[in-house]
Amino acid sequence: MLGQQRYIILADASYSITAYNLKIWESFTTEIPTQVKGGKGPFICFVLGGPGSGKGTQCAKIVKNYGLTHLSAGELLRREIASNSEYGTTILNTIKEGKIVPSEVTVSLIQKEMESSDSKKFLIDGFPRSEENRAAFERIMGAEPDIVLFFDCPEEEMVNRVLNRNEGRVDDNIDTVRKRLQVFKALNLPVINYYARRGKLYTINAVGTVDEIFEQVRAVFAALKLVTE
Ligand SMILES: Nc1ncnc2c1ncn2[C@@H]1O[C@H](COP(=O)(O)OP(=O)(O)O)[C@@H](O)[C@H]1O
Ligand SMILES: Nc1ccn([C@@H]2O[C@H](COP(=O)(O)OP(=O)(O)O)[C@@H](O)[C@H]2O)c(=O)n1
Ligand SMILES: [Mg+2]
Repeated sequence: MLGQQRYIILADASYSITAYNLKIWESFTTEIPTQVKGGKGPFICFVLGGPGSGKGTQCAKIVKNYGLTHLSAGELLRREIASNSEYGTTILNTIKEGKIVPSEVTVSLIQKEMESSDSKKFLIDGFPRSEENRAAFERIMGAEPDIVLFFDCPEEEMVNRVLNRNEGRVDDNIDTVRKRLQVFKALNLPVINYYARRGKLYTINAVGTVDEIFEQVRAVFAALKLVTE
């Protein structure tokens, strides 16, 4: 998967965050596949759902039971902020606004994790959150997901869970979660519908106890003959 590494300079004003003068994202080395992967690449499961729908909680149970490697796009971005990288401040401001970080940044972080892992089975949590995310992943990674899980949760339940999450996150407040729900409806739902049209989407009712919800995940994995570890 390493292929030829090249630097790409992105001058892109199409993202909703140009308010932060994010005109140039540079030096994100990304693999530009000369061809779509010859052989079967790793098994990829995208995990989608609004803020507080239970993605992270269910991913932890999936990892424990099925041994997939969990990559949370949000966690990778928060780690980038904590590392005081030159893009950290901009990513932090974007997250505070509940907006979507430029896709090449997020895909680059996911790509690095996948390429440095021995795993062949990935659970990519909170990604893709927009059409740009989806297209950038396919363009850069030359891969599509095998399946997409969507945790479907009523807005008020999501708001309650986020406000009670107590992880000290800058985006766990009523103002930001309202903005995030707008982003979810405007940008995330179209991606969910895209995968539904391609027959890859499995919708899970995300209301109930953690175990009740996980039983639905088990049923999906059983139907796909994905065996527990
Ligand atoms: N089924 C559930 N019922 C009640 N609370 C839940 C449930 N699943 C997760 N939570 C809690 O809701 C909050 C958000 O869950 P999380 O897994 O972080 O969601 P997401 O990653 O989709 O934002 C966490 O505090 C978590 O403990
Ligand atoms: N693909 C992604 C994932 C997250 N993010 C940013 O990171 C924030 C937190 O994502 P997260 O997945 O950790 O959030 P939760 O759904 O877990 O609450 C999002 O609100 C976005 O601002 C992004 O820009 N692009
Ligand atoms: Mg999460």
